[in-house]
Amino acid sequence: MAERVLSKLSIKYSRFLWSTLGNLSKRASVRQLHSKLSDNNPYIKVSKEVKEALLYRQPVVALETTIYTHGFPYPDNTALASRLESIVRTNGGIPATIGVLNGVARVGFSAEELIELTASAGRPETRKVSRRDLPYILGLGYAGRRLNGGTTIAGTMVLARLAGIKVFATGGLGGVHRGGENSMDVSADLTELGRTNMAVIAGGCKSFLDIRRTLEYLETQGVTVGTFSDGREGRVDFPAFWTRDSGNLSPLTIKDEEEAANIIRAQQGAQISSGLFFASPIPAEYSIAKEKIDAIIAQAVRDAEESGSTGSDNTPFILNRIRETTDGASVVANRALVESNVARGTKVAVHLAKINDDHFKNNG
Ligand SMILES: O=c1[nH]cc([C@@H]2O[C@H](COP(=O)(O)O)[C@@H](O)[C@H]2O)c(=O)[nH]1
Repeated sequence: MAERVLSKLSIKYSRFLWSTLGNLSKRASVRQLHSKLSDNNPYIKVSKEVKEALLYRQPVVALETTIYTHGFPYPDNTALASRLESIVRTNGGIPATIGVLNGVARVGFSAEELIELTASAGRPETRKVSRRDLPYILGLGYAGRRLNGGTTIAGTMVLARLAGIKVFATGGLGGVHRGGENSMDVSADLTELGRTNMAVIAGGCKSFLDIRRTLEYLETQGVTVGTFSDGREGRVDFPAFWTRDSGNLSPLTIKDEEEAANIIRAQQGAQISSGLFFASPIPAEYSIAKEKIDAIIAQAVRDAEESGSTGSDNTPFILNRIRETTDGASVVANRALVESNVARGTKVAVHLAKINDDHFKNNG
């Protein structure tokens, strides 16, 4: 009898010991990750809240900032930035807004810092920062020329990965521009998804891009692409931001947030280093009819061509034209979509944290 009790106790004790050791080693690895970045790194600052959330395996959701510096005007962008952070919190996550403030990359902003960044939107010295722009803006910052920058999906992914964040929610993905087969104007978002292990949840991409070629390019890059079915039967379209139907079938259909989290977990468990993209269609009540938005976009694309706007200026130019033509209706839909993506992305992150926790408890 005493033996049995002792043996039970020893099993319990060793489980406890292993799980404690496991937790400590996990924390140590996150600490190690941060030690490269935080105190000693003059280029990237991770906020205390985000660091602690990662340490305790809480569901952290990355948020980008090009949407504020080059998408929405001030002060609407400030309101949106704070609203998106509170949507993450009310859905059980910790927001990690990512961008460049005064020449230093930030993972996690305070409310005051967020106001400072969003208030600088539209100024020429406030940059749109993709992967290629990071060394430039951070190098100048270190040397004393302290610019602000809104990070694109690609730029945000680079910084989020360094901090150890796995889930990122935003509005719309960059893509292959129309005529991209000649101009080679392909967003660095797509190559970033090919090389960075992170799940991005967004509303697909706007149809002023070439969606068919964008999906081809993502396939070449080895990116897992799925679209939430939202109760629809069979295969669904990859969404075109303002409208649920793009005329292009999504490579995969995802049932719900839990299924998405299981796919992310498998990606991590199998150590596959490329990214995942989960498209979340615009809520039906905000969806603009495909024909209507197609005509508006066609005109905006013609205007962009005439004005000679290319490269990284192309997306902001077209978005601005669409806003003018729709009398702001596109902005209302845009906001509703981003909010719904962020809520959904947080639910994915919450499921992922739970799956990871269960896995950790069972396997140490
Ligand atoms: O519907 C949108 N698409 C894209 C963007 C932003 O533009 C970037 C892509 O720009 P480019 O095509 O220059 O890579 C995206 O990562 C995102 O930050 C946006 O604000 N809204």
